[in-house]
Amino acid sequence: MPKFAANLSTQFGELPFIERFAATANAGFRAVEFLFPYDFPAEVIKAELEKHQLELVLFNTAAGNVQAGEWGVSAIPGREQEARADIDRALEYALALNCQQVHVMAATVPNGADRAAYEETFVRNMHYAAERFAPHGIRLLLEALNPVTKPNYLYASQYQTLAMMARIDRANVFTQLDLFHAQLVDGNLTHLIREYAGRYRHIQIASAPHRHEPDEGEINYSYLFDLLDEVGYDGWVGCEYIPRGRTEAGLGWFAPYAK
Ligand SMILES: O=C(O)C(=O)[C@@H](O)CO
Ligand SMILES: [Mg+2]
Repeated sequence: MPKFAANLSTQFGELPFIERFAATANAGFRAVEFLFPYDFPAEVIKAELEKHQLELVLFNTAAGNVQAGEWGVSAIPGREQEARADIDRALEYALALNCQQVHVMAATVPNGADRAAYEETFVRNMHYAAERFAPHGIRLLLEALNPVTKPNYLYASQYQTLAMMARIDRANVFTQLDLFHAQLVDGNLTHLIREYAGRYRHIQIASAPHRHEPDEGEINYSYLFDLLDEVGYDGWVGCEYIPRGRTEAGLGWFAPYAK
């Protein structure tokens, strides 16, 4: 049976961030993920995790200037110092919060920019990150984002992140298989789950095309949850969906899996 982590950036949005930990535990989750911890001192988040006996399973490196269209700086040529400072800061939080995985945000690539230079910059920064995180046994993840939700991100297809993972070629670098993005771009989710088991070390779910609870739309999640068991996936499944209404009202699908 898959292990589900609540996503505190998309679920429980009706509450202030810090109050979402209690709501998550009350709803029966044992783990959480979220976009960024950086607005809070690590001790504040750590206290919530401990108080509610929750494990933190994933967060991201910083996004850069989101208002200007950025979504990560690790692939931007000329921003290496900032990218590496973000990587170092993510490591500090991961250690303080005992988190075993960090998603390294690549970047959006402006139209007309030199794509090869972005890729080369990303590979170099990922080598730096892999070396920094390896002694602590923390995994680094790459995630493909569909171009409707996140236009111009460095990679949109699972096959691009798998190729990038191979190019980076470090033992602690894997992909993060977000099945919502994968369905919009690649389809054939059964093939992705079966064929690439072991290369993705984190899964995220949402319905497609509307990114709501995994109980509607074109993806048959109960089939995929069984398939994840069949291929021996033992990582976490992050609930990165936007609830249709209040979060708890949409948790019927989760009832059989609650702690
Ligand atoms: O957008 C997603 O999907 C994510 O998982 C974010 O954490 C990064 O874009
Ligand atoms: Mg995702």
